[in-house]
Amino acid sequence: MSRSALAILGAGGLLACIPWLGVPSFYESILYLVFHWMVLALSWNILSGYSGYFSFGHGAFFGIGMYATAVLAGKWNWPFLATLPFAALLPALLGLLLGFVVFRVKAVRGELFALLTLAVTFVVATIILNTPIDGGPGVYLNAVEVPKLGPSPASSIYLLVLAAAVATLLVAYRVFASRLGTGLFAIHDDEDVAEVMGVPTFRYKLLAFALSCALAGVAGGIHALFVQYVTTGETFNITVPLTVVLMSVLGGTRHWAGPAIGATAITGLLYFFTAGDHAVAGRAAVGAILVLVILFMPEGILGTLLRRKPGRAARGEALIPAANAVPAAAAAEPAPAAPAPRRHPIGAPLLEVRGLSKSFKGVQALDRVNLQVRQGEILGLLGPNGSGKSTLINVVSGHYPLSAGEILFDGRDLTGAPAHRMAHAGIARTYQIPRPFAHMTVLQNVSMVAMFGCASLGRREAVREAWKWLEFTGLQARAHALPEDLNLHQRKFLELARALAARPRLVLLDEVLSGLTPGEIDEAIDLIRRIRDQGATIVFVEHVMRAVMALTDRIVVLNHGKLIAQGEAADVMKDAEVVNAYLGKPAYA
Ligand SMILES: Nc1ncnc2c1ncn2[C@@H]1O[C@H](COP(=O)(O)OP(=O)(O)OP(=O)(O)O)[C@@H](O)[C@H]1O
Repeated sequence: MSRSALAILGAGGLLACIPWLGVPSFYESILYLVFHWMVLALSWNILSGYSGYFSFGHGAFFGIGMYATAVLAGKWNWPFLATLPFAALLPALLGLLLGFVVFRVKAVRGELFALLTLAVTFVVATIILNTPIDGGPGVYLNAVEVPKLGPSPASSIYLLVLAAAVATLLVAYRVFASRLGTGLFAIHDDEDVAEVMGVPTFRYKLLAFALSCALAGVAGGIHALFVQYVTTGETFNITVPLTVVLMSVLGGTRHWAGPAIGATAITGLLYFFTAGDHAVAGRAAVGAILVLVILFMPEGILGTLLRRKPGRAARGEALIPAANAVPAAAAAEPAPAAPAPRRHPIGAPLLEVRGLSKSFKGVQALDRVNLQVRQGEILGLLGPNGSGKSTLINVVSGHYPLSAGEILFDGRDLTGAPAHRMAHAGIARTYQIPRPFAHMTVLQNVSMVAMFGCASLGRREAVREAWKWLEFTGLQARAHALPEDLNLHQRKFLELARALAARPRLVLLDEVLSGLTPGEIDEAIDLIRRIRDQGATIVFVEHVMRAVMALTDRIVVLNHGKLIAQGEAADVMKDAEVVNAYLGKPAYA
């Protein structure tokens, strides 16, 4: 068991002793509120903080949990503890249903998702209010027997919420430190790229949403017992979503413990500033403090503290915890094979596209392209601007769905497969304009691809693999930098390192040389040659002719989305149609 999990359990054990220490029950009530908000904020953060899908519907899921317990225990006389599984299950099912529809639609990201989840809260409230679930007068729970966990009913409810807080902290930590957490953080930074790098984004978002809703429902179930009287007006108002967002942002959404710190701080502040005779002034003071903290600590309290701390956490390394353990081991590992005098024989077709078409609202970017890429070859993909080269890479890597045609990879039909399946099958790519995950370090960017790509490595192994490719691309000194601190050359090489760390069978390189200086181009040509010499199959989109001539085995030329020529470079360059459409004058004749 990890140190964090032990610390959570240890703290939970100590706090569980409070009811037997003779502390006035008033303090138990305050602690109840701290842990109640902790469960809500932590559960919200699992989807919204980690993946960036800000939900304003947490009140709905919390409220469904509340009403599940209120109806089952208050109206139907079920024992309280028997209601809790339903308080978790019902909101989780609603979350799954909602996610199943919404997470498929690209347009519903960002603020639209927030508004949609807020709307769900009002729909749920209206249904509950106008059906026998509530019907108007609210539901009483004063006859419900409180399970005897502590010396008094109040202390038993305190112990219940403490158990829920400990469980939620453990879940938040486990998700954070798992593949699921890494995938969610990648979704947060760039969902489309995450999918192309092998993250099953739809499944991960659904899982995170269901977990988040279930935990909110448990908090609702316990809260119904605490308040003893449940009404729709008190339950489904904007307070819950606003408070949990504020708590999580204040504590720090990019760390599993951030929302717990935010919940403790805000509940504590509200109590100390509003308990006396000047409640209104106190609330204003709390508001002012929150505004100041958020202005000066945009990463939240925990995010700011960790960044100030030298070492691993400061570099955000907590996202991939094993990372720091590895440099020494990686240094001991041999770098990928040095340039060998080529070559692996060119083999059978690895990729075959048949009749591939892609249109964008009237623009025919690809028009019935037929193409084969053979095992071990470098295929140059050429053509004038706008001829469809990047679109071909985008379609073959699953970044865009195709409009018509077939994609066969190593004999498997991948037509219409989601991008993460393309990645698992062994297709990796770079982006013409680098698209690194902005909040991950260079090392994390590369190791997450080793985890999710074709290699599908475990966390430690993935970090070792990442060091290997950082060394290969000369980026090891920048391993702990954020992508924004790299120059274009380094960002392009980061794209390469990422693609290679997937251990792909086919690498699609989209203009890796564009924007580089002549010296950097020479370096990149050498690098690609070394990749080829290891037996990789490469499709290489490039305008830099000396690189095309130096590296490619065959070339294919596109024009207006159509394949107009293919063959050995020297022959194709003399083709009249290619000269006319692309070169303007014969080249390399
Ligand atoms: N997402 C998109 N939406 C609409 N049109 C697009 C989109 N992506 C590409 N296109 C259009 O498809 C055609 C092919 O574009 P593509 O980027 O594939 O060309 P390219 O050969 O890679 O060009 P370049 O060498 O300039 O990168 C262009 O007309 C382009 O405007």
